[in-house]
This record gives sequence, structure tokens and C-alpha cells, in this order.
Amino acid sequence: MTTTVDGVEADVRSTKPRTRPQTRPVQQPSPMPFQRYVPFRPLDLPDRTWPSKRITRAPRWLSTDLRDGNQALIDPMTPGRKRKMFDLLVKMGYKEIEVGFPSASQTDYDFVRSLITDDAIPDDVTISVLTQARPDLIDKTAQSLIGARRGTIHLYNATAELFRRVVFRVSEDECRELAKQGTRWVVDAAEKYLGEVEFGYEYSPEIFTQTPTDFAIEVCNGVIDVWQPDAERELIVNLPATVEMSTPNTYADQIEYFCRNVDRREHLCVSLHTHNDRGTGIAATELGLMAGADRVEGCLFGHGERTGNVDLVTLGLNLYSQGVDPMIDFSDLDEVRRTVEYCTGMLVPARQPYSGDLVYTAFSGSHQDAIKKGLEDLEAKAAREHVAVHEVAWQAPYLPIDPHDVGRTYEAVIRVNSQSGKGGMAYLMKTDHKLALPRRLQMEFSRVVQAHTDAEGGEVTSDQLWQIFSDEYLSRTSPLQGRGFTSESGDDGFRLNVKVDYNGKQTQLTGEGNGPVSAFVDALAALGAHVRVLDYAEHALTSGGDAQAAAYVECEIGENGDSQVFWGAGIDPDITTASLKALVSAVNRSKA
Ligand SMILES: CC(=O)SCCNC(=O)CCNC(=O)[C@H](O)C(C)(C)COP(=O)(O)OP(=O)(O)OC[C@H]1O[C@@H](n2cnc3c(N)ncnc32)[C@H](O)[C@@H]1OP(=O)(O)O
Ligand SMILES: CC(C)C(=O)C(=O)O
Repeated sequence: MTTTVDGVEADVRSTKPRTRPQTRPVQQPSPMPFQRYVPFRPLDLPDRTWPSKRITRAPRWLSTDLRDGNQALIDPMTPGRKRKMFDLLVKMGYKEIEVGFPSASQTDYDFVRSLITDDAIPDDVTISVLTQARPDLIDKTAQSLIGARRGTIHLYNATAELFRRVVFRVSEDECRELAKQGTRWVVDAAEKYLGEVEFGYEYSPEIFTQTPTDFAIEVCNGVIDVWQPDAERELIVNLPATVEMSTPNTYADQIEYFCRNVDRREHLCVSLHTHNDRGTGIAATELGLMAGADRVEGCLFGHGERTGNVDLVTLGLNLYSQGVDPMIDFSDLDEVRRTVEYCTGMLVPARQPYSGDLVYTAFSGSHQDAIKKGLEDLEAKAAREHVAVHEVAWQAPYLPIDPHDVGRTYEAVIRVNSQSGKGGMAYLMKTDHKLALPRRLQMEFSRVVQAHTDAEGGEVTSDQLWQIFSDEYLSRTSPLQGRGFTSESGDDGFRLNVKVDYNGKQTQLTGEGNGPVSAFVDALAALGAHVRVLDYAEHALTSGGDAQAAAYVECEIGENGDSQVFWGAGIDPDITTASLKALVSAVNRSKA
């Protein structure tokens, strides 16, 4: 037998479909010169232990928004914006903040000075400043910290073979010596200028990821020899994935190996500083923490060189979603986002984890349905436990955290477009417009909305959804319009006298039944309308003096095998009027 589907003639004889054997599709070689790229050679660490570790507490955080973040902006922050960013970081709870590269520019230098002279740095916050391993730059860097309660000088030099050969043109010995010499210059400068400052030191073998790990350890051991860390003299050793080179597990192996083999591990704070070149900066950082690191450097929303530094917001909220306190306040994430957008002049993308516009939003029908059921389940649980819904243990389909916890509202959770099903629309009609549509009416209304989205495209806002519902179910007055009724009820049933306009003509109808709906159905027979009520539901919409009620009626309309099912809806302060309006609505829809 043949049939036509969308203009295509198809043979629909009932034969078994031909199934596909398990094969790999034949993919075509790309035209790109991939052979130019040399695969990363990972460290061999077969007895790694990090894969079975868990992160059970927040690391020490350092925000480098004002340094790595700022140095990568098209328009670096003005002093005013830097200050706003600094104040935000302090308010959120960051205790270590890298505030600039004071030897690079007068602006950076002046900013550090202004924080100190304005007394803008709380007692428990340590600022840090970055410098190359050059004596003049270190001298200027140390001067920038004079008068601070606490300060860290952060020194770096590149240790990777490519950088030694191409950028610095130095041997391994000279590279190791530069790190040691730089440390001595820092000690000297600190002694010269920073007698009153609680002073700390951080060293970074830049491009740690691209450096043979044994050589990175050798360089750091040289720095350790000079600095002599002990219980009273901390050294922060920061191991940057300056460029992300490979899968995140390779970084974790490097960190575990480093921690096992570096000298005086117990007096070091091992710090991670990841970039996101391969898009796995978050994963690399988390695995690096499992591998034994103590501290994390990054930027809010992943600002920073190229693809950015690791995103501190995502890292913090990933911890939060596992029941671990990030020790940072993300409870007004929109405010954090607005401030960062203002300071950086860059927008946070709509799909940025936790903070993007769309991350707590479901458009597709099955997601909306599951979320709606999940939220209802939480409400029921809260009622059973006699607590507020925001106090019950969070478990909701598709939503890793409760949007409410980061200051987002549920209203934005469900949004409607052509991919949406009945669940989403029902959710919005209930939460925004207080209409609890019966399930089969939800299905019917969903088809009405789909017809709208197919025709118009785009998203349907909650207000538009109400308009569509109102046009379809509440506002039709043709061919039938009610003009008032009187009723009597007694032992022998319910009697209704109703005035209507039908096709523009006023008519008086009378009907009898066991209630207003059946009496009106009876009355409508006089107009030739054959109506059979299949289902009926009603509920209060509001309470108080101006209370409104909603009624919904499902009717089979027509006769002699030519009937169809229509829902009608009515809203009125009087529930009987609401139910009669619902019948009028169904009849008018059947004639449309
Ligand atoms: C991975 C990072 O994010 S590192 C931080 C990057 N941030 C910045 O660079 C801040 C802004 N920088 C600047 O304003 C300037 O680069 C300054 C002021 C620091 C230095 O300026 P200049 O002296 O003009 O040098 P320039 O900008 O060309 O830097 C390259 C020179 O620094 C040397 N250099 C680079 N890094 C280091 C280092 N960590 N230690 C010592 N020397 C270094 C290079 O070898 C090169 O030297 P060469 O000129 O002898 O070949
Ligand atoms: C200076 C260091 C820590 C750095 O920014 C990097 O290597 O990315």
C-alpha cells in the first residue's frame, strides 16, 4: 500500500524494517594540516592516587581579576572600576587578591598605592603584586607595598624549553639561577622597604604544564633553598597551566608528582593557576586539587588571557553543589555579574555555568515537565516536613542547584518556545496566572500555543501566553454570548432561565438538570447545539473580597458521528457564572 506524507509517496506495506549493522560511519579527512601538531607527552605516573580522592573543603582562593584578568581586557579597567572590582572581591569573601603588576605602569602602581593609602584593604585580606625576575622591576614592586598591613610579592620566570630557547635564550642552569637570583632580589627589596609589612612570597615557574616536571621541581627547589620556608615562613609555589596543553588528568599527574617530590612540601602552599585553552580549565583545577594542591588562582567568570583563567564562580558553585561550603558568598550572583560586566566591559555569556541568563531555563517540553514535577515534589516534601521549600534537601531534575540560593527566581526557570510542551505552559499558567489547567486542557492548550509559535517563531512570554489563553478560551463572544441568568433549585433538580445572544439575536432559553452545567446543556439543545459534558473542574483563583473562580469544562460537541471534543474555560467571581462561561467558551470554540 502507498501513502503520501508531506508530498512524498511512501510504500507502507508492513515489512520488517531493515536494521543497520554496527558500523563506523565513513568520515572524511579534514582539509586542515593536523600533522603540524605534536601530541603532548604526558608524565608517566602509573601509581597515581588522585583519581580516588574527593574534594571535601574549599581551597585557599586568590582572585587575579585585577592582574591576569585586567591585563587581558580590550580596555583595561580604569582606577574607579578597579576599585569597584576590589570592593566586590572583598565583599564576596576573597582573602587573597592579586591587585596588579605595579612595575608595568604608573596606573597599576598608583592603584596599589591608593588601596593602601585609602585604607581600603581589610585586616584579613592580603594583596599580592606580580613582577618579572628583574631587579629594577622588583625594587619598584616592593615600593608599591610600603605601608600595607600584609602583602605578597609574586615572582615568575618561564621554565619551559620553548621559552628558554626562543624567548629568554638561556640554558637550564641559567633559568634555575634566574629563579634563585630573582628570589634573592625579592628578599633584598623586602628588607629594604617592607620592614613593617607582614610579607609573603610566591614563586611561579611559568608554563609549568609545558616544563618537564623534574626540571620544574629542580627550579622550585632552588627557590626553596633561597627562601628557606618553614612553619613561620610560608612559600607559595604556584604551578601555572599558563597554556593548557592536554587533557586535565595530565595536569593532575604533574601536580601529584610535584607534591610527592618537591623539598619541604609541608611548608609550601601548592597553588594552581589554570587557563582554559582547551576548555577544560575547571576540570584541570578540580583534578589538581584532588592531586594535592592547596590553593587556586582564577578570575570571576573566567576572565583572563586568551580563553581566560579558570572561572572562580564555577569552581566555587561546583563545590557548593556537592554540599561543600565554598567560603565565598555567591548569594546575589546577578549583582556580582552586573558589577563584573561593568568593570570589565564584557558580557557574561548566556550559557556561562551558574550565572548565564539561560542556565536555569528550560524550553524543551520534557525538561519543563520534569522540572515542574520536581518543584512540586519539593513543595510536597516541604509541607510534610513543615519547613520552607528553600530548606529541604535539593533534588530537582535538570537543575544542579536551587536558583533561589544564588538569588535567581523560579519565574525564569521555564520559558516557552516551539520546543515546549504542556508542562511548561501549565507551569507558567499556574505560577504566573493562578490557573490550574486540567491535564487534558493542558494538552489542548499546548497545541494552540504550538500553532502560535510555529506561525510566529521565537519565544512566548508569560504575558503573551496569558493573551493566547484569553483569546482562545475567555474572549470569544460569537456565535454565543451569555446575557444573564436566573435559577431555581429544588428537590426535583435545577432549573435555569438564561438570556443569550445567538448569531446576534437575543434569545431566552430554559433548561433543567441536576446542576447549572447540565441545565445549560439542556437549554442549549434549543439552539441545535448538541453538547455532552465529559469532564468538569473548578477552583478558586484568589481569596478575599474580590475572589475569582475558574471553571473548565470538556465537551463533546456535535452528533451523528460528527462530534469533536473541545475544552472551554470561564473566570468569574461567581462560580456558577464561571461554569456557564466555560460552556459558552467550548461552544464558541467548536464553531470557530
Ligand atoms: C603569563 C603572564 O601572564 S605573565 C604577566 C604578563 N604581564 C605583563 O607583562 C604586564 C605588562 N608588562 C609590561 O608592561 C612590560 O612587559 C614590562 C614593564 C614588565 C617589561 O617591559 P620591557 O622591559 O619593555 O620588556 P618587554 O615588555 O618587551 O618584555 C620582554 C622582555 O622581558 C623578559 N622577560 C619576560 N618575562 C620575564 C621574567 N619573568 N623575568 C625576567 N625577564 C622576563 C623577556 O625575556 C624580554 O627580554 P628581552 O627584551 O631582553 O628579550
Ligand atoms: C604569572 C603566571 C602565574 C601566569 O599568569 C601564568 O603563568 O599564566
